[in-house]
Amino acid sequence: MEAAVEPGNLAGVRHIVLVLSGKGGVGKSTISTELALALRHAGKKVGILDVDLCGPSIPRMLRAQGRAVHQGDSGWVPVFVDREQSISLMSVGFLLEQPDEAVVWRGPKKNALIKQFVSDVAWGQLDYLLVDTPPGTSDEHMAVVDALRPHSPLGALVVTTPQAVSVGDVRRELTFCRKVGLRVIGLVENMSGFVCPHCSECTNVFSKGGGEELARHAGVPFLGSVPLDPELTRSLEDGRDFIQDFPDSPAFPALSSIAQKILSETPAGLS
Ligand SMILES: Nc1ncnc2c1ncn2[C@@H]1O[C@H](COP(=O)(O)OP(=O)(O)OP(=O)(O)O)[C@@H](O)[C@H]1O
Ligand code: SF4
Repeated sequence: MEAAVEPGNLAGVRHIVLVLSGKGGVGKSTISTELALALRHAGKKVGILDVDLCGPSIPRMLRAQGRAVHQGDSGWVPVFVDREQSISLMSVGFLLEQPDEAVVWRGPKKNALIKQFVSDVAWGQLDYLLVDTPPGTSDEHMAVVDALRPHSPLGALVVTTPQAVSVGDVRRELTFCRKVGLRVIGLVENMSGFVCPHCSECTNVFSKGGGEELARHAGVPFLGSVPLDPELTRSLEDGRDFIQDFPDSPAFPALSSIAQKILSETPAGLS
């Protein structure tokens, strides 16, 4: 097991939430981004650490692509994505020359970068630090968990889709959490049904409800189902604030309710 880093720059962080998924493309970065926005609208200060070295997409989703991070006196200074400076972001994407480039470093170099990300970013005071991890359960996940473990309370949010439940990816993710002693704050089922924009009828493109049943079976809280929502896709592509701009869209109530449940599962914020 790798040596843990000193608390230093994480000392002012109240809660750390690792966002995990069994496989890519299930909406982990989407959920991280929307939760950050929802928590911000609930008056919280939020940081996002994007260690998805395979495809760092959060800078694009928050319209922060191309922004520069620089070294301050106490470490890397994250990018503030809003005028009020309520959301700060550190992403491996800021260090790549081309925004769509994938990091192809081998294990030890990746793990060293992750450790540096955890120890060297000057987050200041935060209610929540959301950590967007790569898909699956790899050495990189162990590096993140080992580096963050001294900074409790640390918990995991597991994102899945109805199909992933049936192929067992999410079960492996829950087993990983159990093995490394990570508290599961809850499970979210994403892309769960399509709400027709004309008649609001919900069509379950894939089977629905598996996530909830799995959560019950695994003894972890089920936080909610987020439907496939074209307005959410568009808002992410344009880097807009979905929570502020689309309160009538199908995914809004689910995302707001998940944020509320996270707030009640992790009390004692800064504000
Ligand atoms: N509920 C949803 N409704 C509509 N579009 C969605 C929804 N969730 C995610 N998407 C879209 O699906 C795509 C994949 O989402 P995202 O990048 O968040 O997945 P991911 O799990 O982080 O992938 P990876 O781990 O491979 O980076 C994105 O284009 C996003 O806009
Ligand atoms: S759900 Fe109803 S309104 Fe929507 S496309 Fe189908 S038939 Fe038309």
